[in-house]
Amino acid sequence: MSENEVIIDGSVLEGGGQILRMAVSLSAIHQIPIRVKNIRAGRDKPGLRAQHLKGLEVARDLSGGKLWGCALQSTEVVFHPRHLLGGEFFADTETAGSVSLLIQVILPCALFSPSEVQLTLRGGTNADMAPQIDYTVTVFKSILEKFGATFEGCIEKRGYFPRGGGIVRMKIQPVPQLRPVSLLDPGRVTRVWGRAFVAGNIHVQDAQKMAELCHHQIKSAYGDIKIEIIGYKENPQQAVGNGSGINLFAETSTGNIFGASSLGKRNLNVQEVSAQAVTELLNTIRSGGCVDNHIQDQIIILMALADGKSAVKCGPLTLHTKTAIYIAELLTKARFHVEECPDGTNIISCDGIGMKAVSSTPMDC
Ligand SMILES: Nc1ncnc2c1ncn2[C@@H]1O[C@H](COP(=O)(O)OP(=O)(O)OP(=O)(O)O)[C@@H](O)[C@H]1O
Repeated sequence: MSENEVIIDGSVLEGGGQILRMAVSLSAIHQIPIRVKNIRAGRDKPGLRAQHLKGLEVARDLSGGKLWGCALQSTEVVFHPRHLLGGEFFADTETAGSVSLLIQVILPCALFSPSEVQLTLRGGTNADMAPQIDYTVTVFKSILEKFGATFEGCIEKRGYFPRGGGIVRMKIQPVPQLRPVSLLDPGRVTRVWGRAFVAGNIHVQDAQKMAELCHHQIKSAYGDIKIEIIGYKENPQQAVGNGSGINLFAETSTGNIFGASSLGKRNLNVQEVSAQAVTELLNTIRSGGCVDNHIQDQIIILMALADGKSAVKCGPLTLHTKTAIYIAELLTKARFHVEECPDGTNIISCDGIGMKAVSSTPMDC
């Protein structure tokens, strides 16, 4: 064991893969050697799954680093990063392991690389317990842009449980620094849009029905706003396997974008799938925050790295968010503060560390 390795306990709080992803990203950005123990101890099947393993391998390559213990089901890994690099990287989860979760570990590193990072990622694009790729390229991208960064993302093929096989290409331009954000005014909802999809052997009528149901339920709640929800079948050339689901988005008068989604499952009918997505969206809007429950944890790393004080109003803190704050404070000097407001919202604020991109790759010693 290296003397300066930081030990991270993967069983704390949420005890999921997010601890590993965030730890690895921050380790690569700060060149801190880490040892992550008890990986995903809070999950039914602990240890590394395909998505975690492939994400780690790209982080290793992107940081010219070394990795030990990186095997399926492994509960302990050691990661010694070196210098961040630009260039082309590829990962294939070979399952429905989520492409969006690969992006979660790679993108923060790429923002601080010395040159553009191009990614080709294969796996599940619309997988359970993870952001659907539509969410990543809409909600996450819009938040990232508030921090002054962006990416180009192209969904070439969709992939679903269990086969995966989706393909997403991305280009990420590094930024000199991330700027802090102040998201304190939720505004009022001005428009809702979304897509209900089916692929493979599922009939297009199911998608149309889900779109109609979502439209109707949102119209009952917010009659006077623009609502545009389409139901469609994915082109067979651009989708592997069978899948169905919904992605809904709402935009507010202050430029906040919320996402909500659901996926079709064998024991759920179209009414239930639609109701899940609509309920999630309406609950988010009613929570009075400027971000939805999922972006809440995904912006913590950006707040920690930004140059100055960020403040974000949100609903009740999720366990994922508490976990993200714990890891950010463990591996950076950023400090978070959560203020509970009388209306039930919370304001998360953070003095970010002002991380700077590497201007060029240092010479090897
Ligand atoms: N429906 C969703 N929409 C957007 N983001 C989501 C959604 N579901 C989960 N996420 C995000 O995906 C991430 C999942 O983190 P988690 O630690 O649970 O993953 P994991 O441990 O790798 O997976 P597992 O649950 O198999 O252990 C979190 O950032 C969470 O906010």
